[in-house]
Amino acid sequence: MSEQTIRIIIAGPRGKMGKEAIKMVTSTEHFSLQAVVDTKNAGKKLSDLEDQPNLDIPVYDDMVACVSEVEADVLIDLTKPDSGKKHLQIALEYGLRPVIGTTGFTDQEIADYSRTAEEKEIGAVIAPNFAIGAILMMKFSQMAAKYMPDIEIIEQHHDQKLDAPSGTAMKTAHMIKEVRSNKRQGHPDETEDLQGARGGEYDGIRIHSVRLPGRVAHQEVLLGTTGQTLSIKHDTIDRSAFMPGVKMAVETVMKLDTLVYGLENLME
Ligand SMILES: NC(=O)c1ccc[n+]([C@@H]2O[C@H](COP(=O)([O-])OP(=O)(O)OC[C@H]3O[C@@H](n4cnc5c(N)ncnc54)[C@H](O)[C@@H]3O)[C@@H](O)[C@H]2O)c1
Ligand SMILES: O=C(O)C1=N[C@H](C(=O)O)CCC1
Repeated sequence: MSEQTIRIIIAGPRGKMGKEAIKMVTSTEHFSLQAVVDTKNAGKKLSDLEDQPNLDIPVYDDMVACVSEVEADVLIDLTKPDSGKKHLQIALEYGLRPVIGTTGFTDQEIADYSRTAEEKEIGAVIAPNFAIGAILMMKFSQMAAKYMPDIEIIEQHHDQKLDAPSGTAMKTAHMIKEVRSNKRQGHPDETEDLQGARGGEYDGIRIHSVRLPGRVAHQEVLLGTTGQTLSIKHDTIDRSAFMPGVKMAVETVMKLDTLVYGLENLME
């Protein structure tokens, strides 16, 4: 029996991730790209945009107009923090299942959107990182944190990234918080003579964000205890690494009736 076709809208088609997602969706047999939502180019076709396949797919510059006119099952959002939140809300209101790769969500926002998805009994995924290696890095860090609770996270990204810390660093800290009691790290009398020198603090964990041209997405979790340290590190060197995770999230969101935060919750 052939798989049911999943009809998809992508927001952010001219972006680094949006371009990869268009390639993945249009080359997946049971996915159908129905429309894209951009910040401009309304009324044009996907084929009118630079570096895009020669496809007669409509371009919108307004999410409400798009979801009102186009029949779709899933919205993939790869835009920027403020738009990602707006698009997630619109998708839930209009009965589309959102798969949100856009980062920059606070704990409170995730809790609020989860409640909305639950009330509406609609599947949704917020995935701060779609790369399988990154998910494993987070899971391994969570395992290790139980035994080595002194932890610092160093994440590195390209210098066009808008949000800090990264969604992955925050997700890692959330996962560690599940297994580790709040712990103040470092010397009780330590001072910060240069503001920010000790990084951001979440539940006692220090998070340091590096932004440099030439980087893609990287994270190292450092755990220390008497006489030893453990480093758990992941490097993304090409954005194609994210696409199997996006594909899996699109397929799985069709079977959900609530919001799932993090791809690790969809993996067996
Ligand atoms: N979850 C993951 O695995 C993962 C991986 C990489 C990037 N990201 C996140 O995905 C987002 C996009 O990353 P990127 O590297 O592609 O960024 P990018 O800057 O290359 O692309 C973002 C695109 O979104 C467009 N955009 C902005 N506002 C929009 C709106 N309101 N409607 C439609 N389009 C809009 C911009 O014009 C741009 O083309 C970021 O939040 C980033 O942190 C997540
Ligand atoms: O390029 C980005 O921006 C990325 N953001 C994610 C994050 O904030 O964790 C994941 C990897 C790439």
